Amino acid sequence: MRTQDMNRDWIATARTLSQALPYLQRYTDAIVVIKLGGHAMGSDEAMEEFARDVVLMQQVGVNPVVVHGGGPMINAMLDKLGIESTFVGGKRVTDKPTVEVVEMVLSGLVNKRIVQAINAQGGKAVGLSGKDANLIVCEQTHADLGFVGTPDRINTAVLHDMFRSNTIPVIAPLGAGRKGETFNINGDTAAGAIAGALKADRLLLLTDVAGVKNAAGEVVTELTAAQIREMTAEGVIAGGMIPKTETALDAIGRGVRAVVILDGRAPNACLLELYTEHGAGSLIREVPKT
Ligand SMILES: Nc1ncnc2c1ncn2[C@@H]1O[C@H](COP(=O)(O)OP(=O)(O)O)[C@@H](O)[C@H]1O
Ligand SMILES: CC(=O)N[C@@H](CCC(=O)OP(=O)(O)O)C(=O)O
Repeated sequence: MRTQDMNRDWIATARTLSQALPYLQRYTDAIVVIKLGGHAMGSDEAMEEFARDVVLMQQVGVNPVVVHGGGPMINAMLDKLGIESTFVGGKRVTDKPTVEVVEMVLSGLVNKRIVQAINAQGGKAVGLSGKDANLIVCEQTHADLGFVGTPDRINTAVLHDMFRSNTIPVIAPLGAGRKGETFNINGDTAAGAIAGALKADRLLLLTDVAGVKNAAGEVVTELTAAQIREMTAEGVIAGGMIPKTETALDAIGRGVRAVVILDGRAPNACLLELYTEHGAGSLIREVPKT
């Protein structure tokens, strides 16, 4: 590269940083809940980049909370063990042996991979599941789904303590039942419940598609509740996208300012969304009352 071109690159970098000022100011002290889906967890390099973005967000004043999924990793382990599983409305029908595998994979392998990646970037991440400190107390969602839980109470105090000590919570979506059960929670549902209880400024749902697509396959950049209901009824929103859009509406109803469904595999997805004019994915927010 010629010296002049190199200078141009540095000038562009400085300009980008300078243009980020209003966004940096807007998100100072903001709570941003980031849900990292199993399909968005790629290579070690992609995980390193995700971790660097989370640490950077914290460095510039955000309180990030990471909630993860791990569906594909659970499937791989269930396959190895010869346990079959089925999904109803994007949720895994979970019997006793299955919930044991879910806990082992989510709280163990997946959670620690993310914790280690953040710590390697100079952050202070602590991994916990919804069972730790009764972070997520659940009710059974439906008898037909077995040990699948719907969050009922969130212990936000433990998260605020972590914010005060600059600790980044990394949360596996398992919940404590009132009778000592362990519940499997869909990762999106867990992230939405936490974001709602914290009245987060942003909930970012990172997945493996660019956003919510319409019947023509185009990403809809801004979605209303009515559009979501219609697209779900028509079957355009299906499978794993159902819990995401349900979560988005529920979180908005609980006081989250905005939810974005975006491609977690895209480079610097979170930074692009928070700190640039460009934004990313599909935005769902409360429609101001007229
Ligand atoms: N309307 C839609 N727009 C985009 N993706 C959709 C839509 N309907 C269903 N999907 C599916 O939802 C998937 C995302 O959900 P899921 O596989 O559970 O992701 P994650 O593991 O990231 O939580 C997409 O890969 C896509 O196959
Ligand atoms: C009840 C339920 O379906 N739980 C999910 C939890 C993991 C998850 O949600 O993973 P993704 O975010 O990668 O899809 C499951 O067992 O697969």
